Amino acid sequence: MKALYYVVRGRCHIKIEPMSVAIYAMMMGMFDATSLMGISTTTALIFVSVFLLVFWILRRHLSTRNLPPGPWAWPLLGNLPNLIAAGGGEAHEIFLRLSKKYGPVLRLDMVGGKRIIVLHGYEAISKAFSNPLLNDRPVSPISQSPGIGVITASGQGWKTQRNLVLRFMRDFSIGKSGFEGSIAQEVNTLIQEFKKTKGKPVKQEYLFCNALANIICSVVYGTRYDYNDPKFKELLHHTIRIFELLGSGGVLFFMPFVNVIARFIPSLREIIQHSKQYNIFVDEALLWHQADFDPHSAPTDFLYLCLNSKYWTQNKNLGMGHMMTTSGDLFFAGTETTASTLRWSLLYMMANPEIQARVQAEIDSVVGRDRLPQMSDKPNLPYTEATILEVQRISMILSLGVPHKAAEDTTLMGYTIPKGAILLPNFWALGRDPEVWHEPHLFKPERFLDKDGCVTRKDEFVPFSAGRRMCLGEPLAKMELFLFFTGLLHQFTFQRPDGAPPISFKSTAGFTFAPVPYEFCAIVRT
Ligand code: HEM
Repeated sequence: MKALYYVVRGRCHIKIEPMSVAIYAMMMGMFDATSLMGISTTTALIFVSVFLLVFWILRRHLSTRNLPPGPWAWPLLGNLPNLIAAGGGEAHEIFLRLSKKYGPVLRLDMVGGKRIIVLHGYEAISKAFSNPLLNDRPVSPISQSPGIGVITASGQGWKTQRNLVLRFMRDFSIGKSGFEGSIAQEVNTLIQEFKKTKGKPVKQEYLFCNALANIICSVVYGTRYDYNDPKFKELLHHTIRIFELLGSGGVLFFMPFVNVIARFIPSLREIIQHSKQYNIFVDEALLWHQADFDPHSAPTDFLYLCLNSKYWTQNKNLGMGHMMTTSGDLFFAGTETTASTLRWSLLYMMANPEIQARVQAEIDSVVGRDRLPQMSDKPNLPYTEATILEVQRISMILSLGVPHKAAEDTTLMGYTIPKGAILLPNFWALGRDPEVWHEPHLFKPERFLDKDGCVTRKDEFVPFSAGRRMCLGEPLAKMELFLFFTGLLHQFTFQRPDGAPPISFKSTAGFTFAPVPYEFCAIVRT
């Protein structure tokens, strides 16, 4: 056996574990024995299969010492049978049920053995995301992007890209007072679109996306689009479909053997098609920027900034492919997230007309009827701000966050998190944790007000995540949410149309926890 070990190693120049060689040798020996002892090949194969299974289980057991607890994983199938047996519901609901049995740091094995760690509760999430070794990202093998953008980058490449984006946001005042006018322009356009509906029932899930996408497009690609522009409509369709198809946490993208099975799974095929179409849009934008690029002028949008070599040629972690992907990341991250939150906000206003009326009364008393609300009004609109925060808490649109990956073996709350494990924070469960929020299933803006009526937030309120990788667009998103929500409630009262189905809080169960499209009437306020 020893001789065989050296022969194999010597010839092939590959490292073969002595244990694997032992199995090989045993198999060889056994097959010799079958011929000698007259055992049938079928019996021998059954014996080998059982032996390999026992070996697999033992190896798996030894490598799982001190891992976070989770249900026993089946060979090859991992915890798929447990997830199916855990009862219906969306992924975040199933994970929450399992965490009640196994604890806040829950281990699950995917088909093929990839490890997923689902984090429950503020302690687990904040401790994990403040650990630099748990801040990498998985990259899907079927990603169609020309490079690795800021959302999926890891290590030094991520730091460089994040700094570049932060610098871009600072230079363009994005999310600061100097940017308010750009958002106000889109708020006005959206108000005019709503007025066109003349109070009749509409089911316009794209309207918010139009407005939010225009804000990002104007700073990233230097252009805004008419809502009826067919190219723009197509772009939004690709974006929304990708979000819907990816599933919460983007889990579909990280399925084992995804590159092999992608062509057989319609939703994966569709994601690839939409991503390719999106890339065509970015390529075209790049071409027209290259055509009139002037290296001596200050960049007026993100693409010009990318073309300006002084920002990136000195740095090996940046390159056009990566930066183009980052431009797309900003578009994706900055459109559907805020748009879905605003769509939830209208739904909750329709479901709670007394809260809607109280928000409108507060806005009217502070702003009056002659102008739209501005950011400077925010400190005087605590109930309105509390209502927006409550929408974010209860809808928690990134229910399983954006997946993180362990860069190295590390520890979390006493457990070993192995290198390569994917970490999913269950933000949905945190937003509805009865230990943190009284009657979490109820929509109650007052929970964000202290006894003096001032806005107050708990540490556990983390819709933008926590730690070093938290949302880059938080200041922009907060400004957008405030200006759109207050502008619309200043101008309209939102109602469920007569005869429409009862209000449902069901989500599309996509990457964002977006509401299922619903009908509403926007009644102009006088
Ligand atoms: C209501 C709106 C939004 C919510 C709730 C939200 C939430 C989040 C969350 C939970 C993450 C994951 C953080 C982590 O991995 O730990 C994230 C990442 C990110 N968000 Fe947002 N986001 C919103 C809007 C925006 C906007 C408007 C932009 C602007 C362009 C943006 C840009 C990004 C980027 C670039 C990342 C990746 C950061 C990184 O990997 O370093 N987000 N966001």
